[in-house]
Amino acid sequence: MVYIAPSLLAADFSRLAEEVGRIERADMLHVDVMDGHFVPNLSIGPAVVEALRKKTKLPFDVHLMMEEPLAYIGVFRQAGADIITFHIECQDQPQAVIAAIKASGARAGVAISPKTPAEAIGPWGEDLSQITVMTVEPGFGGQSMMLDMLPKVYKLRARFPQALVEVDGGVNLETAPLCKAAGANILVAGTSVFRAQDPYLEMRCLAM
Ligand SMILES: O=C(CO)[C@H](O)[C@H](O)COP(=O)(O)O
Repeated sequence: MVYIAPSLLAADFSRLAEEVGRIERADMLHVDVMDGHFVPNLSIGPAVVEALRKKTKLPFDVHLMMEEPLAYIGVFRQAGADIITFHIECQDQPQAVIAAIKASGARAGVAISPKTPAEAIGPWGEDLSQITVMTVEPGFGGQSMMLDMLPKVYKLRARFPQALVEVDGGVNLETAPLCKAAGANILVAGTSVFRAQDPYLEMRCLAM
């Protein structure tokens, strides 16, 4: 069983509610939050999450690409986040962030950028619901998947069987089977789903 998480980053921002309606049959909505520091881009804030929360029942998988995730956990949870993921690269105290996410009532995830080895996730990884393996350099949608990240997926799946392993970046009909073979449980797909003529068909084919 694999879950499909369309990434809002690839949606038409001038009509977000309608775009979310097109992917209503997905398993969750992936929301990329970028701070212009951790990544060289700015994207979506809590006001957008709150507005979309009123338009859909899809679980919100909020990916914080930011240097200060602790400061924003409460605000994104209140806006409607169900899963909150932070980046291991900007945290000396990942346990504290995980505890804060759990205390907020959300499920906790960690994301790991391409240059960071799987081993950066210590024994505290056992407290995670989700691990996001970045298969592109974070910051922009529409990039090609770095296939050499797939062994990381395999390794993390084996090491943390309680967590769902998510792949993020460059997922399409060609790369999805490879991700699934490596053990991925969640496929984040922005461009391939939102730019498809029929997003529902695209999601079904990605999941097959
Ligand atoms: O996290 C991201 C970029 O940092 C995006 O979620 C990711 O790139 C998905 O977009 P696409 O499917 O277009 O590659």
